[in-house]
Amino acid sequence: MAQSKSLRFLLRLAGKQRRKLILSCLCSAASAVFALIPFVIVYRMAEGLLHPQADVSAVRQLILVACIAVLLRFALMGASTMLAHTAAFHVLYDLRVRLIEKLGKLPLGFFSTQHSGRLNKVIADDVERIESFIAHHLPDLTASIIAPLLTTAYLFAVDWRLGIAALLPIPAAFAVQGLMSAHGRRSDDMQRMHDLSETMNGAIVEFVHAMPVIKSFNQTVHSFARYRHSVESYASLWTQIARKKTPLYTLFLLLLESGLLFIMPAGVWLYGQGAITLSVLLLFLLLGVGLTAPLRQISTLGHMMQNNLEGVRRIEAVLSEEEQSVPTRSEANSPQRFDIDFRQVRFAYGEREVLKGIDLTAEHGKVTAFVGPSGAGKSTAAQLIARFFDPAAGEIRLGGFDIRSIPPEHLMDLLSFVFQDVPIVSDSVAANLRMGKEGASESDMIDAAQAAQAHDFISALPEGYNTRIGEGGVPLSGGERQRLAIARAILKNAPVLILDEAFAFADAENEAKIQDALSRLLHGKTVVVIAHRLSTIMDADRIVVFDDGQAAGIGTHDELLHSCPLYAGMWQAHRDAGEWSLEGKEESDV
Ligand SMILES: Nc1ncnc2c1ncn2[C@@H]1O[C@H](COP(=O)(O)OP(=O)(O)OP(=O)(O)O)[C@@H](O)[C@H]1O
Repeated sequence: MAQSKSLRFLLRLAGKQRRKLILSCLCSAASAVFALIPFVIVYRMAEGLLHPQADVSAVRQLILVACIAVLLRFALMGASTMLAHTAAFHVLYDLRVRLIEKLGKLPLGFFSTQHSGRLNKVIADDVERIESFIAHHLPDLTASIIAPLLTTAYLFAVDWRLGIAALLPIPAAFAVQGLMSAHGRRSDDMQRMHDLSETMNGAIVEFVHAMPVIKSFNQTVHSFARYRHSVESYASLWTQIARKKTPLYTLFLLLLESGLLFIMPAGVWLYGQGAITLSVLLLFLLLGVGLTAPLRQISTLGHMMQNNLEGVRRIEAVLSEEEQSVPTRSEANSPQRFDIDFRQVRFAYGEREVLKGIDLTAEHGKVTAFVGPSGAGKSTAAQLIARFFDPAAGEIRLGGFDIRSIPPEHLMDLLSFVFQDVPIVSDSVAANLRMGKEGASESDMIDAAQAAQAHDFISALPEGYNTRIGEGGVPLSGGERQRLAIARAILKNAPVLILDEAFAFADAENEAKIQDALSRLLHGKTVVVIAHRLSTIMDADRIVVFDDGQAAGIGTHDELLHSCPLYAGMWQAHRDAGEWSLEGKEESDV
């Protein structure tokens, strides 16, 4: 059922290149016809030469025809391959564009929850498999069907008795093939294999990322359990599949190859009876044995097809992921003020509810801090403002508009965020900064970098702002990446700024400098800041204390010290941790 749906999808995709594909299949079929001609000519030559009055000039003509047939066969094969590849290229191009467009419409959170290996496999491997279906399997399948049909018809025309002998093993081979296909359809082996392949891809990505940890803890490769298990499970599934399939497949091959066992005795007997000539026997020995080779190819293609269709199912699954609503921009959904209101916001990752009815307001022009124990839901709440996900219930308003009614690109224009994980693209420092504001002038860029305390380290890089960073470029420390992200956010100058642990890597001196610069630059903006070091947010206009997905307290630092036991406890712990001693003078002034 799922397979026939995937097959329809695949044919719909291929259907857009119908003309080229039909032509490719026709060329492939014609090439199968020309492949038969040399055999017919060998038969005719044998007939001619074995005749008492052999006509050698006629044989010469036959040789010429055979040469032309071979040339035409390969020319047609080439044309078929070229047409099929061109069609496949267009189909793949369309599919890749559709996938990329689709990914662009999915919530940003989709990419964090997805197994990194899954998307990688779908976009790279599964799409690539469609190429082999269109470019190779379709034309090959045509030739594999036409060739035995044509050969059988010809052999029957020459001698129907030997024709039957040549075909004897085929029904039995087909019965075994049917058993194999039925087993393949019933079992979920292909699905399991793709699942394991995704897990393995994901584990490899994770393994590479975790390499520094593995090395620093002196762990061997084998200690990375997820990677090892996924590779082992994949290998073991393959072994299981091979074990299950090998006996039937061997029987299938045996039956296919057994044509000679029937042709030889029947042929020799008929020849002995004078019922056939030597050239007919020769023809059957040449063609009858090869008759079954295309059938083996059909069986291999059938197996590949099952594998491909499972990949197609996964492509379809990505294409049918639920998209976020995308309203078009109008006066009616362009906020002029930038207060953020959470109204009874609920959100769950799968079954697990992590925001349980949050009500809060981050006022325009004020700094609102989210604090609370690890896992309380602070980052999730901040990410919902940028529509990484949409709430399961309740709404988030920006300047009075439900953020779902604001076009995503406009919402992104209004927000700047610096999250814990700083994405860096493989390009120059300047290009990374200008992602904040396309076409920003050099002096604006340098001002932003200076405010974020990033200018000095950028200037010290081998080519300054033109130094390549990211994959394959100069490596940056965690603190440097974060300062770059802060500079990018400053350059963007959006009315709403969300900082999630943006100073986690900064030392006390740099943090104070960045905060000082930000407090000047952020005047009049709505700022949401998440920080574990309470000393960094104690001056916030409003502090929201998160506890297990709920707002356990809202107020200023002083108010919360009296009204929220959780906050008072956190503050006490923060002071006890001794971190406050760095800021001791300021804090004692509060
Ligand atoms: N992408 C995700 N998929 C599934 N669960 C997630 C995801 N992100 C976070 N969680 C879970 O949701 C809960 C809330 O996480 P969140 O990051 O919002 O908390 P937090 O208060 O910001 O924590 P921290 O201070 O440690 O960053 C946690 O239990 C976390 O494990």
